[in-house]
Amino acid sequence: MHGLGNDFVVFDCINQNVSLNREQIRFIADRHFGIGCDQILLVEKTSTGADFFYRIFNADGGEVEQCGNGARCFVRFVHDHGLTKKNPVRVTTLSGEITPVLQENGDVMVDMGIPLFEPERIPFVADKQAITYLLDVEGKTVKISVLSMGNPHAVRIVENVETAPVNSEGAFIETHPRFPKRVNVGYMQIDDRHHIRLRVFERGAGETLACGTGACAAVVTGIRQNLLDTPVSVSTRGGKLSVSWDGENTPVMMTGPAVSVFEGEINL
Ligand SMILES: N[C@@H](CCC[C@H](N)C(=O)O)C(=O)O
Repeated sequence: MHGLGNDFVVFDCINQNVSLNREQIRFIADRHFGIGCDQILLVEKTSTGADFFYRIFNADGGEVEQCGNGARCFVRFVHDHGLTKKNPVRVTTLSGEITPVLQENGDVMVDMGIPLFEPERIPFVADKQAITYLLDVEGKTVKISVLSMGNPHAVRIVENVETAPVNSEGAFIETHPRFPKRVNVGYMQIDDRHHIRLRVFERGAGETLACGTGACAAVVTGIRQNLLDTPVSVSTRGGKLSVSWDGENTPVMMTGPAVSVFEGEINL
């Protein structure tokens, strides 16, 4: 499946027993020797009171807390496979519960929860909470915003997203010692108060064609700095998402497509 080209291998772990080790995850995600994807999603039962639990693994094998494009694909998957007729669907991830809604036009709207800014909750090493921080990156200082959308994000505003150092600097920031759990790194170009362009170097996957939580993090960053107004259209290399946020202590709403490409079996 994919959400704007951010691609997933999704497993039904309700009708079959699936347990994958790190090596198998990396093999499935390998674009040359396996199937190829940015993330692997496992759709499971839950006893938390939600309808499902879904687990998210990056291509490098690491399990992570949240995935925006994955959340949209998840709801399409459970509907297309007859696993539920409910709409909205309550689903728990490692970062808590979210509620994707399948819309009549096929797009999915997801309440992605309330963004967190306290450095220790991201986690990010800082003396005190601020709107922006200065980070030492390979001998220069860059200005970033940091926040959690369930998973950690750093967002940098750039003049031109096409020439931004996404793969070089992004890889460096991903493993910067001030991010103890590593970080997803977004580069945002602001076109006007309702339009941005975004590229994201994802933790554990490298640059992807789109990142849903990255889009939410960028929009929140722009609104907090009074550079954007809700709703915001986010153009990624894989297509467009719509993100809205009404400010502190309110949830971020993200709307976009979710597409199934093919189904199959793999011998592990
Ligand atoms: N592609 C995702 C985010 C997947 C997880 C991320 N790489 C992380 O490590 O937190 C999205 O659409 O949000």
